[in-house]
Amino acid sequence: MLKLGGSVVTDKERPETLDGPALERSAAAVASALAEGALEDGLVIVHGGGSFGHHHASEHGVTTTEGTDEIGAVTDIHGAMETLNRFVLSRLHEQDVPAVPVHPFSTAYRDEAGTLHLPTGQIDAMLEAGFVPVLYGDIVATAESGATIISGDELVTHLARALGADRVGLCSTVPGVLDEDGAVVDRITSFEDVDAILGESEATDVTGGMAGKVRTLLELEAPASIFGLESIDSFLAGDAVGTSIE
Ligand SMILES: Nc1ncnc2c1ncn2[C@@H]1O[C@H](COP(=O)(O)OP(=O)(O)OP(=O)(O)O)[C@@H](O)[C@H]1O
Ligand SMILES: C=C(C)CCOP(=O)(O)O
Repeated sequence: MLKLGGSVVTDKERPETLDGPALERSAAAVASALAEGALEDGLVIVHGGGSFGHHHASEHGVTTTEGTDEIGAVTDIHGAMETLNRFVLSRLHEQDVPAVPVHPFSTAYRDEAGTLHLPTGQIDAMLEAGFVPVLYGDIVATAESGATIISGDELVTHLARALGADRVGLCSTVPGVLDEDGAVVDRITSFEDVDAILGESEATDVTGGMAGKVRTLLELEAPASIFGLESIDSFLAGDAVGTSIE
């Protein structure tokens, strides 16, 4: 599983603005890894919302817990994420990566307890066919709340469990989780280890930023890491990179 953070693929400070060079760098790294046979068991990509999803979600006051039943909010948020997904797919196709879209708004929902339901049989079939499924943080119908945001990080955790992922990597704009001196923390085994150093995202973010990431990944059985774009080739090659969350 590879998550491309929204802060990587977009300029999170400017609404609906891609970070073209970072997106191309990410696509090239995936293409190289596929060509070198480093991903024989398959690859699932999830990308974040960046300045597409977070911008519109913030404008409409929608978060992972604050829902909406306004069709304008749903179409603005999902529409922006579909647009970003098309840009991500096109960059992957330019590198001959057989990427295919899986749209969370149409395939997932939350129940009354807020539990995410997302079938993965179609993803298994896509992987068997040699495709690279690409999902993304989105808005999903939510029992008794209209629709709420699903973060890419939550999707990664759900999919890693359902698909039995060997490894999970979250690529962001920082080289890992940083301590108070700005050094990369090698390993995190409990949230209390780093609670004090986890701040907010620098830009608009409605899904919990780095603290949300660490909390989500700690729930995983599979080995997970948070790393910067400069380490994406090493992660895809199977090397230890950035901060390991265990
Ligand atoms: N201790 C920390 N170490 C590293 N980054 C931190 C820390 N505390 C807060 N941050 C912030 O968290 C940000 C990364 O979280 P963010 O959610 O923005 O990433 P992302 O996954 O790329 O975005 P998105 O949620 O849109 O996919 C960093 O850019 C940094 O500003
Ligand atoms: C805000 C939206 C729609 C997506 C949030 O996903 P994330 O950027 O992975 O947290």
